[in-house]
Amino acid sequence: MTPPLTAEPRTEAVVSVRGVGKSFGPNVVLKGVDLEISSGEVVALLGANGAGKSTLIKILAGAHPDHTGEVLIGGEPARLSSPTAARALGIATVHQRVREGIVPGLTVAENLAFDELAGGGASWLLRRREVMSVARRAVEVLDLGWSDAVLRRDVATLGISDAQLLVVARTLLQRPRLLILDEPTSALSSAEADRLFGVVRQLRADGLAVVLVSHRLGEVDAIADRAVVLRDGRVTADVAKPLSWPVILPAMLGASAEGLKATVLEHDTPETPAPERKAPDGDRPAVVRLRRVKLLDESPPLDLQIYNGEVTGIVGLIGAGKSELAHGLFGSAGWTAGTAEFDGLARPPRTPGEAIRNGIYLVPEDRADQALLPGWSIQRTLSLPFITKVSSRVGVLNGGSERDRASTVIEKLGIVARGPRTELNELSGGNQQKVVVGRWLVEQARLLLLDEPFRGVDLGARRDIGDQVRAVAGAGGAVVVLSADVDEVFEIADRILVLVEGALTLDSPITEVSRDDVVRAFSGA
Ligand SMILES: Nc1ncnc2c1ncn2[C@@H]1O[C@H](COP(=O)(O)OP(=O)(O)OP(=O)(O)O)[C@@H](O)[C@H]1O
Repeated sequence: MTPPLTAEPRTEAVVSVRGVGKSFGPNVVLKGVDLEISSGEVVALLGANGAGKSTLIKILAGAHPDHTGEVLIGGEPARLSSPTAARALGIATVHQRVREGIVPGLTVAENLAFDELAGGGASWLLRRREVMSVARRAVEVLDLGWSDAVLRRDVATLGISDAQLLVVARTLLQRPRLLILDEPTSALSSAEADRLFGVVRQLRADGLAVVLVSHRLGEVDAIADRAVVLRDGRVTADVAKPLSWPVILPAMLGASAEGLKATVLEHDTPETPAPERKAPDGDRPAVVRLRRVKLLDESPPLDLQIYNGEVTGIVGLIGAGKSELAHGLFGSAGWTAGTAEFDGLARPPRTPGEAIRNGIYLVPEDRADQALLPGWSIQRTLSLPFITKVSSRVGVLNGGSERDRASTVIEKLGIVARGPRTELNELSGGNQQKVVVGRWLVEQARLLLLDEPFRGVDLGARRDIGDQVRAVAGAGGAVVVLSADVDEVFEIADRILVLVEGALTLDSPITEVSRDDVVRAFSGA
């Protein structure tokens, strides 16, 4: 084993991780990790899906006290025996699944003051003035600009990005020494991400140590002082700024790094032209025609067509109506007005079951709530389209073919798992996402709807999913990719549509627009 590439030794380590290991049963996930994090530096923790990043940060957050090796905080051995113990030692973590950090039924102010005041019992909720004063302090920490009227609103009225900022602000009130941000921008627009990173830079200047877990290499480049790469449970590179991608990528991905450098370089040159796509053919049959559909209560009616044999990329931020569009087409939600015609169907699907039986598949944005079934294995999850199709007949699933299908998807999408029967909740987040996307790639779709399919997946998986999605279109199916990330859409789509507050502000072949056009379409110019 060659030693990792190492940056200059640091001084003032806030946290030192020494020879840390962790297994889940026979599965050895971390194999002697060493890491030093100093005050006033932002360390990016990089690695492919399943490399062990979440496991390492969970150890630091006190969630896996049964690890081996040791963690020193401020030079002293630390017992990270529980999340409370970790917080008391100054380690604060903002987890990826933001909604889990929000207490439903409380106001925005009560959520902001929660960690500070909710020590025992519920009586703190009666101390309204104190709650408001803590909440205002939290608002100031992040310069959120929320008025008292916003603070008094039910927390459920916040969109996902504001909820994210709320959790970060609340965490910072605890004045941590080390702040761990686990994919903090996955639900944020680029302006919101910039705002968050502005705050991180300020915190760094104040001496905070930050660990950032991210698959977005552009943002890592912009903010990280150092990148530590994990691969298969080991540190394979530890490099200081300026970050060298030719060193980092192979350390992350091994041999499969070849061919991905171009993708990464695009982050440095946002004006790189879109890859070559076929010219749209004017006579293509539309598989779906929407007429005067209102996606949101307040939005104007829109007309749009989705064509066979192409990937339609729909860019929209949260609140743009893209999930409403996807659920409407899938029969899992209705629109307030308008009609939809589906080629070859007497009527649009009225339920997801009807959609699936007709070859219309949806990978929803919120995979944890809507797409994963607790206790199900990879194999079971991948047979879901098949189960739905045969449920009206007497059908017995053949375990052998189920296993074969699962093995094919595992191989095609590079899913890191012990085998087809591994339960989904044993997989890393990105690998779960690959299964959820993969199950709708098992059978050729008439219409495949993918809402944020690349969120949380690594570069290799992004390429593999992209290849599979293009294969569905290549075989004559229609694919719709909905995303808040313009670069993702440029990478995969033949046609790009921009949605702003339920209105279509751009509809063009990808070869005829630049990123600037897309940005202008966002601003309504
Ligand atoms: N509770 C668990 N039981 C069994 N195995 C687990 C469990 N949690 C994680 N693992 C395994 O540990 C390995 C590392 O997972 P981890 O979540 O740390 O990866 P990651 O680098 O964070 O990936 P991602 O980028 O997909 O989030 C994976 O192979 C995963 O299957």
